[in-house]
Amino acid sequence: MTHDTLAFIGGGNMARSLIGGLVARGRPAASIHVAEPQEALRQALAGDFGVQVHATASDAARDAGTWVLSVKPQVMRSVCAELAALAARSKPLVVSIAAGVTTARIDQWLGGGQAVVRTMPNTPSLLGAGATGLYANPRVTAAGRELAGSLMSAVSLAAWIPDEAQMDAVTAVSGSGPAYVFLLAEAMQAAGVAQGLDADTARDLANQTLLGAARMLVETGEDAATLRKRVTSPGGTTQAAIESFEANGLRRLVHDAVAAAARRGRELSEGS
Ligand SMILES: NC(=O)c1ccc[n+]([C@@H]2O[C@H](COP(=O)([O-])OP(=O)(O)OC[C@H]3O[C@@H](n4cnc5c(N)ncnc54)[C@H](O)[C@@H]3O)[C@@H](O)[C@H]2O)c1
Ligand code: PRO
Repeated sequence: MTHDTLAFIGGGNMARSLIGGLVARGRPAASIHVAEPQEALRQALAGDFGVQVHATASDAARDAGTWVLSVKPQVMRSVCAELAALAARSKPLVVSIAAGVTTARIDQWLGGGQAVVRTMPNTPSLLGAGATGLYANPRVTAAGRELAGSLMSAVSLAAWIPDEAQMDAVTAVSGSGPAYVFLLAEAMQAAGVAQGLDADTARDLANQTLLGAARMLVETGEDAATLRKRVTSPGGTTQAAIESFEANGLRRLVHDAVAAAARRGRELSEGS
C-alpha cells in the first residue's frame, strides 16, 4: 500500500471536480480509485478521466493509502461502518470533504484511532481555481498534513484552520460560495435582459464581468472596497446601483445567508 494511491468514496459532483482537477494537473489517473454506486456516474468518471471505478467502497479503498470520503453527510456513518474493518487493518490517511461532519465522528464511526483530515473544498477545483479549508485531528502526522495539503494545493488555495469549529464558517464562505456567485450571475443576466439586451449578450457580458472582477480581486492585491470605489464615479451610474444595493440591504442579506449556511453545518454536526 502506498500513499500515492487515492480512493474517492463517492464519485458525485465535488469528487468529480477534485478528480478532474488532479488529473488535469498531472496526477496519473491509474493512481485514483473511485467508489460510486451509480453505474452512469462510474462510466462517466472512467470515460472522462481514465480513473479506476468500483461499485463498493471497500473495493476502491483496499489498495489505497489515502481515502477521500466524498459522500453526503447523511450517508457518512454507514460508509464508515462499511470501511471500519479495513481502516483498522490498513490505517489510511482519511480525508473527508463532507460539510458538518466532525473528525471525532468520522474517527468514532471508523472504529477509533484514525488519522482524519476534515477539508472543505469547492467546485472551482475542477479548473485548479478552488479554495479549501483543512483541519487535522491529533492523529495526523506531519507527513499526513503534508500529503493532505499537497492533495488540495494541487487544485486550490489551501488554508489550514486551527479550530475545527471554524470549518462551518469555511463551508459557509467558500464551500457554498460558488453558488452565491452563480446566483449573482443569474440575476445580472436576467437584469440585462430586462434592460433590453438579448440573452446571449447579457450572459456573455455578465460572465466576463464576474471573471474580470474576480481576477482583479486576486491579482492586483487591492482590497475589494478600493476596487469598487474606482468603478464608482461620484454622481454616476455605479453610484446609483450601489445606493440601490445598500438601501435594499445587500450586506445584511449576505450576512444572513452565510450565517444560515454555517448554522446548517452545525446542525449537520449535531444530527450526525
Ligand atoms: N458540491 C459541492 O460544491 C461541495 C463542496 C464541498 C464539499 N462538498 C461535500 O461533498 C460531499 C458530496 O457532495 P456532492 O455535492 O458531491 O454530492 P453528490 O450527491 O453529487 O455525490 C455523492 C455521491 O456519493 C455516492 N454514494 C452514496 N452512497 C455511497 C456509498 N456507500 N459508497 C460510495 N459512494 C456512495 C452517491 O451515489 C453520489 O454520487 C458532501 O458531503 C458535501 O458536503 C460538496
Ligand atoms: N455544497 C455542500 C452543501 O451544500 C457543502 C458546501 C457546498 O451542503
